[in-house]
Amino acid sequence: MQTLQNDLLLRTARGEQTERAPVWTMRQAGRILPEYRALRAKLSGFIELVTTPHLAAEVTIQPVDRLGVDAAIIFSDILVIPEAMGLPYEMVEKVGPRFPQTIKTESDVKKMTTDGIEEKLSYVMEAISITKKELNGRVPLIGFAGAPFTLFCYMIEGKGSKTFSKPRSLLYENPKLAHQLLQKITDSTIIYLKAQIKAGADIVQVFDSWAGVLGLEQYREFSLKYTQQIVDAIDEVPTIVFGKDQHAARADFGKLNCNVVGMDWTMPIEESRKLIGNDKVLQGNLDPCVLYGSYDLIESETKKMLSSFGKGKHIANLGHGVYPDLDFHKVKHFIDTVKAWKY
Ligand SMILES: Cc1c2[nH]c(c1CCC(=O)O)Cc1[nH]c(c(CCC(=O)O)c1C)Cc1[nH]c(c(CCC(=O)O)c1C)Cc1[nH]c(c(C)c1CCC(=O)O)C2
Repeated sequence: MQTLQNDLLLRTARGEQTERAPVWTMRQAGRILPEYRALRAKLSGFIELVTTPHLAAEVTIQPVDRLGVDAAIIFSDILVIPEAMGLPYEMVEKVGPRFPQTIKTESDVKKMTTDGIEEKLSYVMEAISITKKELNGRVPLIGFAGAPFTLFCYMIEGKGSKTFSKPRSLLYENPKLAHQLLQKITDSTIIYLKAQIKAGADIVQVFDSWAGVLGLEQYREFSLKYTQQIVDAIDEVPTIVFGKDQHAARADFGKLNCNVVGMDWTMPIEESRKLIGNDKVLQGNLDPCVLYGSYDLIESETKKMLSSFGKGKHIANLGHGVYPDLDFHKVKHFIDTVKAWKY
């Protein structure tokens, strides 16, 4: 195994006391960097970039060079799992993901397969191996997957939505079918994350981006139960669980078998620490909109956040991904502020 020159993220994630909070930003690869846009413009689309390992590796490393983050996150998408299970996606320019077919019936769920996941997603594992080689130990590499419930939302709705009424209706109309699909997604995700780890991922994050559309009871039954299976299955590397907008389940996140709990900016820091408990490392949670403000504002809000979390058991991040129209200089200012902060 390669030794890392900067293993701050991994030490912090394991709960060790470190010299400062590590910092990275969700969705740091792609979106904001001019060199990403230049490369992207030469290609047929997003999917070509995701499925071409040396290009995915190049884009993964760009924010390490340009922003000085303490970790890289592999350039891919959460939707590669539905595709490998038999439900292909498209990425519509300026609109987002679309599934030409969606899951409606029992026979649709039957058609979803957990076979050959590792082979079908070998392009991701290859991108991870190339990235690890090219990073040459500069920073750790984060692997990731969507939480089963978030993928379930896309597979049934077929696209992004404010309400996700189709997947949420199915939870009431046919909970048994919902559970069958969620279990298949979970099984595929465990295989996939283990393959990412084998290929070189040093830590993995589970993104439950649509966690907030469910009430607590349903969240426990249709999401947490499956995320729990995933984190229980992974003991090779530290794990991060990010359930966006899911305030009611914060105490539950504290009991999950993961190392790190992600927080969005709507979750008050002191209150969340009390609910989640002292065992977990917390990740987050600056409002990405702070980065539209002045350099002074970015600095003062970042310092306020750091002092609220306090020293130790904190990975600095935004409360969600960087927005595409943010100026990367300002994102860098956030990162520089974290790196210079003295407790
Ligand atoms: C919900 C979700 C998706 N994908 C992802 C999530 C969970 C995180 C979150 O909540 O933001 C995760 C994701 N998607 C992408 C990454 C790459 C690594 C990173 O920098 O974090 C990661 C971690 C690349 C991408 N995924 C996508 C792009 C933009 C595509 C392009 O360049 O045209 C990138 C860089 C496309 C995508 N993919 C998805 C959407 C809704 C969209 C369209 C809008 C957008 O997010 O830009 C689904």
